[in-house]
Amino acid sequence: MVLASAAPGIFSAGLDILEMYQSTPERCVAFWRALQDAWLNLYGSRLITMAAIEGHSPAGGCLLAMSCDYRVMAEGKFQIGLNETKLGIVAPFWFTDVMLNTIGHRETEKALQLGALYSAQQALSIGLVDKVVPLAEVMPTVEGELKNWLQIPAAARVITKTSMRKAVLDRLRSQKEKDAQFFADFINRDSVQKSLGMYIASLQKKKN
Ligand SMILES: CCCCC/C=C\CCCC/C=C/C(=O)SCCNC(=O)CCNC(=O)[C@H](O)C(C)(C)COP(=O)(O)OP(=O)(O)OC[C@H]1O[C@@H](n2cnc3c(N)ncnc32)[C@H](O)[C@@H]1OP(=O)(O)O
Repeated sequence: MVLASAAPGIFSAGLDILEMYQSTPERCVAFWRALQDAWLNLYGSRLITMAAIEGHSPAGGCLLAMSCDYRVMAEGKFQIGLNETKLGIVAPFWFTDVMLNTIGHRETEKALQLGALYSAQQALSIGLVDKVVPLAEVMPTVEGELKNWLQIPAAARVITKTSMRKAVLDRLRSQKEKDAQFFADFINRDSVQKSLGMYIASLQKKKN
């Protein structure tokens, strides 16, 4: 399975910030449950999963990419990373766990505290992506890599993937409702809503 985007220049802009702003607790819980289930399915997928990152990939977009087995990113102006702290929010533990599994403890600690967004070359240097190529070569590179992975006996690959990812998946599975409730409570704090409001305004201002 290849994750790619139809939006030029944006692999994924992350979670819909407007869903987290001035929403109701019930809607926030439903929103979070949908995200949890999508991620559990992706990270726990038995399929070979590859990200064709042909544009920006902040926050939830970075989570999607990191949750794949292999990442190819376009060189140039695009950025990738978990930038939550810059929005005044905090990357949930399962976002953090996936990043830890991808780039290790030291790089994750720096990346998360700073809310760092990396260029493709920087992402390559810390192991956040596996390959950087010109934009037009992203999809052909992914397809070529996929052919390599498809040559591995499927049962052996799936058992290996499942065992490598089980602890992280089980950690969320065991506390889904608590995590959803925590998200709804956290996101509706006055200080967090204020930060999100300012961030949304800054996105709109950038456009004008
Ligand atoms: C203690 C533990 C606590 C646990 C739980 C607590 C907290 C929860 C944490 C939740 C985790 C959050 C994850 C996320 O994914 S948050 C979203 C982060 N995303 C971003 O920061 C990206 C913001 N967008 C951009 O930087 C840029 O839009 C861009 C993706 C680089 C693309 O730039 P460009 O091509 O120049 O497009 P525009 O900026 O003009 O954007 C076009 C329109 O799209 C709107 N937009 C963009 N991103 C989002 C988004 N994520 N959500 C909603 N809307 C978005 C943008 O405002 C423009 O709208 P307009 O056309 O109506 O003006």
